[in-house]
Amino acid sequence: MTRSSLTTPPPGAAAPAPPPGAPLPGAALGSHYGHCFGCGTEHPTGLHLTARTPDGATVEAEFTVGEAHQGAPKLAHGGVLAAAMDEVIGMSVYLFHKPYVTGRLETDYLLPVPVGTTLHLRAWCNGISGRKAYLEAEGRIGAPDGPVAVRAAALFIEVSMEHFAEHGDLAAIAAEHQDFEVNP
Ligand SMILES: CCCCCCCCCCCCCCCC(=O)SCCNC(=O)CCNC(=O)[C@H](O)C(C)(C)COP(=O)(O)OP(=O)(O)OC[C@H]1O[C@@H](n2cnc3c(N)ncnc32)[C@H](O)[C@@H]1OP(=O)(O)O
Repeated sequence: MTRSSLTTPPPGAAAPAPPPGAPLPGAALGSHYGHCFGCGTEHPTGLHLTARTPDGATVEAEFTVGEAHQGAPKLAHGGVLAAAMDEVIGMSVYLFHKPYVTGRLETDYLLPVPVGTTLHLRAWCNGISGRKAYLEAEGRIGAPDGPVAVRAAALFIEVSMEHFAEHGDLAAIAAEHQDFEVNP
């Protein structure tokens, strides 16, 4: 992965152990919001990612490129592929049970991805330092060990729940997340 210093964890930054109550290895993660473009089941043209964690620390998901996701004819749009990376990375940091948002997302495109392709996505955390989480993801064509089409490195920033209340609609998210501690 070609990455900048901004998405490279500083020396000593390590991924924390999953907190108590984190999804157990093998658990399905579900959608965090029905209208989310990445994972929402109610979004008409979204990515409809279905995700699970094999080990409580990383996330695996599949995304099948549809007609609504084209850039060039019959090929996935690069921005849509970046959105898939953003989403699966967001799910992996959400395993730590704290709210984070994307600060920076860097993407390498290695292969074109035709419509109809199922991309096998995987994301993991390389380290956390203060409010900053350093994360990585890859998308492989056709199978979990297929050729790598996309790689991404990201910096996510921990925010308070006020971030969603001030700028968005916290109640709408919270209604789907009764398990999430809004005032920890
Ligand atoms: C009920 C429960 C629901 C919970 C929720 C569920 C979610 C379940 C999973 C969701 C999965 C979604 C997957 C998609 C995730 C998105 O798409 S999130 C949407 C896209 N992102 C955004 O909208 C973020 C917009 N940006 C912002 O709001 C603000 O810039 C930020 C990122 C919060 C930072 O602002 P701030 O809090 O004032 O912090 P600030 O002091 O500026 O920065 C803190 C540190 O980060 C660094 N930093 C900040 N931005 C950057 C940057 N772009 N590049 C490099 N460094 C940066 C700063 O330099 C600073 O470093 P230090 O000085 O500490 O060394």
